[in-house]
Amino acid sequence: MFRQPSGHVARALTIAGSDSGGGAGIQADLKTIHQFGVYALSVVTALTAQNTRGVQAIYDVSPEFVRAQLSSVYDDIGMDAIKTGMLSSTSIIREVASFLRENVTSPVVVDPVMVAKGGAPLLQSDAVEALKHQLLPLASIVTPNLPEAEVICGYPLHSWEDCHRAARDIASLGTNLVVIKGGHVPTSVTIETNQKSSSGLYDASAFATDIVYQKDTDKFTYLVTPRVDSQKTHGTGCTYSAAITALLASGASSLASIAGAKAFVYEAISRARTWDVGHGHGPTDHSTPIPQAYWPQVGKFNVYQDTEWRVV
Ligand SMILES: Nc1ncnc2c1ncn2[C@@H]1O[C@H](COP(=O)(O)OP(=O)(O)O)[C@@H](O)[C@H]1O
Ligand SMILES: Cc1ncc(COP(=O)(O)O)c(N)n1
Repeated sequence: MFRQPSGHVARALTIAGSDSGGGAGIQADLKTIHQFGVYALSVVTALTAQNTRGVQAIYDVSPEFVRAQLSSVYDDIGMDAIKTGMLSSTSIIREVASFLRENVTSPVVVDPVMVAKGGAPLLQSDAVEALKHQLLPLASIVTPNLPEAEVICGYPLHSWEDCHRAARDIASLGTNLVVIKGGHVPTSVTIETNQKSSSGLYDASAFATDIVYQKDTDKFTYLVTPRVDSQKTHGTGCTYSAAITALLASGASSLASIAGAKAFVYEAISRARTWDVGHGHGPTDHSTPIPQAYWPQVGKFNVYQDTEWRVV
């Protein structure tokens, strides 16, 4: 287990829903955090009967029992970083937010989970306001995918410029760092950039590009890997935010944590191409090794800072 400079074992808490299929939610988070050598704690907000084909049923845990779990882990064990995933309802968000506000000083990564890959809603539609105004102000890092960013902002994202505007708008709700994830590419767009090959053109559909916005510096950083041609992407967002949280708990900086997590999720998707778990959208491979280079430095992919990109 990874130890903090102070000598104690690094601890990360996930507050999320259970995925019986083991590829997303609490199960993905525990596997990922453990893989990073960090001690993993969990507070379950909802049970889903789920597999790689879809979500068959959802059963919410009561807000009181969510608080009881939070108190149990906080009072005895404590945590160096926290992530939230599926929170399901306004009342659970309120309970989690009030607990974090009253007790917690560790960094909080909010993955604003709304819809499963197969289309099942994982957040009730009337809970979006509570997410925006109660939880996001407590977040250090928020990691929406494109559809989630659209719901939070209330307008569609068609271009790079739209994503920049959305990142600034989401940051204005309270958090310093916004990561707009690039798993869902809206259209096949071509990007012109001064960072690319001789032609200067960059085919965005061939890459999975995450846009990181830092409010305190008003800077954008782009994390770019090749896009893996695979349907086995169930739980990618959960795995990504759990990896960020594990790295934060180990003492890495926010940007190094996001970059290390990006490298990990890319490898986890790549390795899963050759396995056969389930008959639908299979999970990623959480047993992906963590090369030393992932932490605390950036691994084998491209990071572009302060780059002018334009859709052409
Ligand atoms: N096919 C893919 N190839 C490479 N990276 C991917 C692919 N799909 C998703 N990712 C990456 O996985 C992470 C999670 O993104 P995304 O799938 O958009 O989240 P979510 O699961 O919340 O919808 C991001 O870093 C994204 O760039
Ligand atoms: C319990 C739970 N939490 C989150 C997700 C999102 O997963 P995905 O990354 O596939 O969108 C999920 N399918 N189930």
